Amino acid sequence: MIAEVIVDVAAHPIDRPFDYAIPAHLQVLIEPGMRVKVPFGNRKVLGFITAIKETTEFDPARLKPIHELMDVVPVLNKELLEMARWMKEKTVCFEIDALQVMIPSALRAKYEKRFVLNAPLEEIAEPLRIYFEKRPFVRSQDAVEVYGLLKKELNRGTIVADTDISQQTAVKKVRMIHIADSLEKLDSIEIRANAKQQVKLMEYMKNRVGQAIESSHMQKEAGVSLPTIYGLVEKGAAFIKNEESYRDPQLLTEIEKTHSLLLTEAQQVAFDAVERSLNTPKTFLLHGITGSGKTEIYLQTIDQVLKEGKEAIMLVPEISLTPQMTIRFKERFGDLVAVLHSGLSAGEKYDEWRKIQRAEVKVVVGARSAIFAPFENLGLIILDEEHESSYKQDDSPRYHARDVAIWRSEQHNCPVILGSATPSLESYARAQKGVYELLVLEKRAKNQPLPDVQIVDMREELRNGNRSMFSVPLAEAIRDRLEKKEQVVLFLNKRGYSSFVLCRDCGTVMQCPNCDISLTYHRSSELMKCHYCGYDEPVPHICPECESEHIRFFGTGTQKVEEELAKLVPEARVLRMDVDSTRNKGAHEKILSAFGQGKADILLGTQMIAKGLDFPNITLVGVLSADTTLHLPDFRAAEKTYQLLTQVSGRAGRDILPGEVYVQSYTPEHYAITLAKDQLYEPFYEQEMAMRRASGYPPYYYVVNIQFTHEDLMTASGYADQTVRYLQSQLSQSTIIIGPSASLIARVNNRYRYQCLIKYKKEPKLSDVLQQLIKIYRSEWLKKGATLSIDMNPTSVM
Ligand SMILES: Nc1ncnc2c1ncn2[C@@H]1O[C@H](COP(=O)(O)OP(=O)(O)OP(=O)(O)O)[C@@H](O)[C@H]1O
Ligand SMILES: [Zn+2]
Repeated sequence: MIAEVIVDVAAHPIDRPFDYAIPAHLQVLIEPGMRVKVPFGNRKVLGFITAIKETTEFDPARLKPIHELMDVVPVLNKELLEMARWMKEKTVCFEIDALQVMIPSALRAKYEKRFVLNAPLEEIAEPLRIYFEKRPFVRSQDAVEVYGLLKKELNRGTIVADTDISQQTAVKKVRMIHIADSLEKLDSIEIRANAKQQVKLMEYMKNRVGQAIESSHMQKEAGVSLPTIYGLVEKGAAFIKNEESYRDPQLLTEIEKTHSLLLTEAQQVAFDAVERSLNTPKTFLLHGITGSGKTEIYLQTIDQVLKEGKEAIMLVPEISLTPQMTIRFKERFGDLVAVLHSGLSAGEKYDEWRKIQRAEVKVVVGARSAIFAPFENLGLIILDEEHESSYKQDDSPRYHARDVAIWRSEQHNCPVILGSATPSLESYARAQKGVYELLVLEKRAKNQPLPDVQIVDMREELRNGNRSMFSVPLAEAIRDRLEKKEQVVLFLNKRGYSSFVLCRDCGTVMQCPNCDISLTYHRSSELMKCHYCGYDEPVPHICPECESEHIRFFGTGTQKVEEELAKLVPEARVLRMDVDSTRNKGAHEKILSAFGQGKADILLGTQMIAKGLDFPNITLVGVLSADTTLHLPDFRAAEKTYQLLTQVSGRAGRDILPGEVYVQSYTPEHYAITLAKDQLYEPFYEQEMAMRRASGYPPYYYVVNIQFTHEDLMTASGYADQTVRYLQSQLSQSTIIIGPSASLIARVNNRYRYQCLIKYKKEPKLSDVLQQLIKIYRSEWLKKGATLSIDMNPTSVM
């Protein structure tokens, strides 16, 4: 028998499975979807079995055998194996990348360099022999002191260098103490009266006859040490067994079971539509304004799916949303929920994944990659905030979770719900065309009015002599809420905008020496840092160019706002939520739950706080600067700004208390801002579609972004040039090719970046042409130090 194996080798010009012989002892065990260790060149690498067959086009006698089987149960089922081939086509990635992204990182291979015996042990020099006596290999990191000797043996050929998969088990084992199952047995054990600890433990055990208790729990509960437990084990009071266990990502909040709410009329209409199609591969776009009760619809449709004995995937955009969402799901479905997001450790993720694989849970709530949950019997897939760009992975495989969801819905004959208050233009256009079914929630669930949004013209403020980052009306509103003991959310639109250092005499801005981008000032560490390559240096006190002392910070970071806020309202309790304050595990959740419990008056944050917050006491939202996303050189700039403003505004007045929003802007007349004021999605959609049509961008055209990087500027631009010419010769007349041009950030980590853009409506040859391009790259340009990335339907083209 022969196995087709996709190997974990990055830089091979050909992307196809390799044939390996299956050794006799593995023949009954082996199945497609299992991981194997296989020889490849002088290395041993991880591979995925994609098929098992009887014949091969190669000489069967010369096939290398599979070295080792790494799974007893396949980690990928038939559906996922097929999906990998589909993803390879669709996103122009390597099949191995697609396979790897579907499994938890704990199951991906980690490699180590080692030296392996290649001759009888006696031929090895004496001091080295003891290393090889224990194991047939020596890890290079374990052999630093004998490196010289190893080198000599290597030259003699008695040992060879090798790369192998390091054996790590991701399964957590715990020590379980199984207490004897009869009281008589325990009674018969003799303990000296002065062995106080043992007496105490025996008392404890007698109250728990026949139970199995984790040793650390037992130590804590009984108040004894491990040797005491061992002592009684020796006497036969219990036995020890190491057992597999799940890590338990603790939630800070108490989970109390909740029940379905009585749906509003509009919710009911949407619910019924989905329920009718529960066994149909159909995509719904649920367009519901903020606070309209979309989540309740998710919960109830999932409940319906569970009643039919099927499973559901609930995707949410990113970790900020997950704690609150998770809690709402756990409250409804209890232990049937697994959670997968980037805030978990690799081990925790692996545990959640196994619960799914073993069908111990029925619902997964998670970020993008949860779309690969290995459920066998899917009944529903939901993407909340479907317009979010985090659903698109920005390195290979560059898949969009929405596409994967729709693909899976076809395999499982189940519906997909895309939910959003501000759908992406692509999705809304599809709903207009009838490709998706549109469901609408026009009112808030508790009938609360939408918050009253005021746009503040910051140019006017400046003319009136207000140089602070808080406009007069916003500052007044903040003071007012503090008096009323209501809560405030302040949002700093930070993308592409951060604190930099500028010399007021010569105009020098501190730049990263490796990248074409300015350095960002970090107050906590007093360092200037590059957000692209990680370079840092101390904050200068005089200008490095002209030695002037008039060098100072510009721009507005959250820390700066916090300082200003302290001047404005010194009595206010402020919580800050940004990349810096949420670096530690569980920090998001801590900040949010503190705010929810009223432990602060003001929550100040970046993009992270724009979505999902549902706290009744928030009655004021301030957007400090609406413009920063608006002026990015990207076709989605207006769309992003509209979405962001709508989302943040939606945090106010979600309960009984009415909400008010102030949006500060230097371009208050822009349609993305004026239309977000009253959440007028339709008019925004119309106007933005007209812009897209005029400029030839999605959804009117499809876009592919191709980027080259190289240490040498001319080489990078040369490859991009060649590519453009190649594309022009191959693709149809109606297709537009833009570029090559330097990327917005033209140099990162000392590598120059060039890109070109393909815009097309119909291009049947595209896939073949791009595959051909990859082949050229892999066989020629890669060796010369270039990187190539192809991004189909990019979320941005910067
Ligand atoms: N049928 C209902 N009856 C009473 N309250 C409801 C109902 N549906 C939802 N709610 C409540 O209304 C509030 C808003 O609902 P939910 O969070 O589901 O809205 P959403 O559309 O998901 O919001 P967003 O997109 O703004 O995050 C919540 O506090 C929720 O408990
Ligand atoms: Zn840099």
